[in-house]
Amino acid sequence: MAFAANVLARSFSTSVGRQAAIKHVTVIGGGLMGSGIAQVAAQSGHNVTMVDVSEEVLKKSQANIEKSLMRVAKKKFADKPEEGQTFTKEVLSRISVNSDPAQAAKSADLVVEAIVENIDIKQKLFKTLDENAPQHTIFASNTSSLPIKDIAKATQRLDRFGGLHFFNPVPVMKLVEVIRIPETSDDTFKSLVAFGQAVGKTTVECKDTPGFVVNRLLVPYMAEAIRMLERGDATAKDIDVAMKLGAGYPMGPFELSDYVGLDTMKFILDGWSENFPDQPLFKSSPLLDKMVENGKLGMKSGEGFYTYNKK
Ligand SMILES: CCCCCCCCCCCCCC(=O)CC(=O)SCCNC(=O)CCNC(=O)[C@H](O)C(C)(C)COP(=O)(O)OP(=O)(O)OC[C@H]1O[C@@H](n2cnc3c(N)ncnc32)[C@H](O)[C@@H]1OP(=O)(O)O
Ligand SMILES: NC(=O)C1=CN([C@@H]2O[C@H](COP(=O)(O)OP(=O)(O)OC[C@H]3O[C@@H](n4cnc5c(N)ncnc54)[C@H](O)[C@@H]3O)[C@@H](O)[C@H]2O)C=CC1
Repeated sequence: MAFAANVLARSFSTSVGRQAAIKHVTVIGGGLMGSGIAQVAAQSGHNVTMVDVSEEVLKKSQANIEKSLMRVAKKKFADKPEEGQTFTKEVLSRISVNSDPAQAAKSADLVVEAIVENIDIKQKLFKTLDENAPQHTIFASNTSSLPIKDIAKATQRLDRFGGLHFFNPVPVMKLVEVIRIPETSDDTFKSLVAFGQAVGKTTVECKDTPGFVVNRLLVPYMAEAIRMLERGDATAKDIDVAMKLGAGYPMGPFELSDYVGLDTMKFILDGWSENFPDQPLFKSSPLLDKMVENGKLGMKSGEGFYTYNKK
């Protein structure tokens, strides 16, 4: 038995031997996804720097992380509330905030980018990160829909670049898609998979194809939902009820849109309409455009397809 355990331990250390140990994670973008990624990384013992251009966002995100940790602690330490409080404090103490990506990159073993879904802004950020991060630092993007290769080309480290696509809400959703481009080294890929597993997620390997796995199927479904609404086939409420009760989905497409953020949805749909110019399903949506123009961004702004109490 002891022999078998030793062999297992040795073969594990051999298989991960040349991978960089990821201890310090810098998460760029402190919004919906970045704050969730920062939380699960800190929860699993990593030191985390969370970066955003907006100090206000950073403050709000720290408060949201604390609330989310309290929900986790309530379950994890149901009978021991003091231990739950200690857990929350300890996790929070591992997260520091910064508004300067260049400075925050200097101490990172892994940078996970979760900023707005815009290729020019992402490329500009990665160029700066590449100029400032140590040689060994691995870069990953959490993009929903942009090709990883287009983001990576702003850097000189294609072998240390990949995609880590988390799902919203990050503390709850159990999947991470790990995306490799042809240049991603095996060591980098293994490090990204190991990181996904270390933060408690199941990982699946994806090629750098539009939408990877989940969004390749989810985007057409969501796009068809908005076309149904635009055609007046059914109300948003009825479509949501139908998909929840008829297909067993936890949220209907319009509840999910409000949850994801309508600005992010618009970025994704507009990107797909450029990628698939002959596909009418992905043409930009006048309804979505109007809602975003009017600041109706879903839960984060207090109004989208539904209205919410602003916290
Ligand atoms: C129509 C527009 C068309 C435009 C076209 C463009 C299309 C583009 C689409 C692509 C979008 C791409 C986004 C992306 O890249 C990928 C994604 O992330 S897709 C989103 C995936 N997520 C989902 O599908 C979420 C589905 N919803 C759910 O699973 C549940 O509703 C949810 C867990 C969110 C809430 O559950 P609910 O039961 O309703 O509420 P509770 O409050 O009771 O929570 C349940 C359970 O979970 C715990 N919990 C919830 N949130 C958190 C949190 N933030 N932190 C910690 N814990 C949390 C809560 O405590 C409960 O735990 P219990 O143990 O059950 O008490
Ligand atoms: N919302 C969702 O459900 C999901 C989104 N994604 C992807 O994750 C990324 C982030 O999405 P969200 O968190 O929803 O967006 P968000 O809008 O909540 O947060 C984005 C944050 O990035 C910040 N930011 C913008 N430019 C920056 C820069 N140059 N440097 C530092 N911070 C900057 C903004 O201030 C904002 O706080 C996008 O690529 C999106 O496609 C992936 C999975 C799910």
